[in-house]
Amino acid sequence: MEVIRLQYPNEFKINENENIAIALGFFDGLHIGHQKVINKMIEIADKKGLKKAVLTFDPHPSVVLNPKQQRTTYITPLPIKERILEEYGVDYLFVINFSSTFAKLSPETFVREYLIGNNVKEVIAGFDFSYGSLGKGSISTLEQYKEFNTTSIVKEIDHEKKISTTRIRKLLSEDKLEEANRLLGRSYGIEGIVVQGEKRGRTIGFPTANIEPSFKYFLPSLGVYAVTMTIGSDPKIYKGVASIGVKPTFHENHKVTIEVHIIDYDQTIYGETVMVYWEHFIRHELKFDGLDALIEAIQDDKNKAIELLKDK
Ligand SMILES: Cc1cc2nc3c(=O)[nH]c(=O)nc-3n(C[C@H](O)[C@H](O)[C@H](O)COP(=O)(O)O)c2cc1C
Ligand SMILES: Nc1ncnc2c1ncn2[C@@H]1O[C@H](COP(=O)(O)OP(=O)(O)OP(=O)(O)O)[C@@H](O)[C@H]1O
Repeated sequence: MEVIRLQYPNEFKINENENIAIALGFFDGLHIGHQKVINKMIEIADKKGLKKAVLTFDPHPSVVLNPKQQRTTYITPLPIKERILEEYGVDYLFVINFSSTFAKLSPETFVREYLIGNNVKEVIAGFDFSYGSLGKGSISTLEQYKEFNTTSIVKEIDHEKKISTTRIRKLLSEDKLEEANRLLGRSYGIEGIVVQGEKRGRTIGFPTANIEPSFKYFLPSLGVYAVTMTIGSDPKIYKGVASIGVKPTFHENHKVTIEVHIIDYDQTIYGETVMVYWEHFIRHELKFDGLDALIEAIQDDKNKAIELLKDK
């Protein structure tokens, strides 16, 4: 897959012999709704012999359009989005820099510069896709162009409500991890590097790998989770019990840290890149009255994680 970063004005020119089918949207999370849009693009491209493309933006449009509610964390940060789309067999990922100048473009200019100008013959987007200044462009404005066909994807719902990135973020922040995973169509994964912690874990009988996320991820709510994990390029899936928290038992104002106690594992893995898959929420983070109570709670968490992960 070729990743092509675009600006406004657009200076990129696609090879003139290549015609393109393109899926449009931000696609954070690549959830089940997004998967419908991308799979339809792939189906149409295969049928018509076109190149497969996805057009997304960076950063999230809210950074420019809604400064009070900027979205600066992601479920699938751009490098992860690239990885997943590559696995889908996408040929081109266009990433438009969402600048204030770009945000002011009329819907007509957007279509001319980035779609017609790039030999797009098939456009695929969800029913509620909007584009151009003030979001005035929509599926029905796209349908007016003769240069390409437009296919609209019907609303993918779950319990009568649209599946959306916003909804998944809300679920993750409300301890509803399993529901978020269901809407994602996979377990939420966070990639990070193992860094040095306070080294207390080992002394209390639960050594932990402290994970520094590699990108700006949206974190699930503070608490304890059953997780699975891969280490480096080793395909083995490890099981663990993880905490996302500020360690209130020991600190007043600590930054949020992620730590994983890997079950039946005793190796030093500082500096390794790991992928932590968040499988089940176990409990909220608590301030314990001393070490013994904390140790007892972590032992109980570990037992729960082993039980929850027994089929993994
Ligand atoms: C499964 C698990 C649950 C935890 N729960 C809590 C908790 O509820 N409250 C708390 O203050 N710390 C909690 N911790 C964090 C411990 O305080 C932390 O692992 C210990 O202080 C070691 O930290 P270190 O690895 O930075 O040395 C938890 C850790 C794990 C692995
Ligand atoms: N549930 C869904 N069913 C069908 N199409 C969808 C669905 N969710 C998103 N899409 C489409 O996928 C593309 C990417 O959408 P977008 O990135 O806005 O996702 P979203 O989940 O709606 O995000 P947000 O919650 O941030 O609005 C758009 O074309 C959009 O219309």
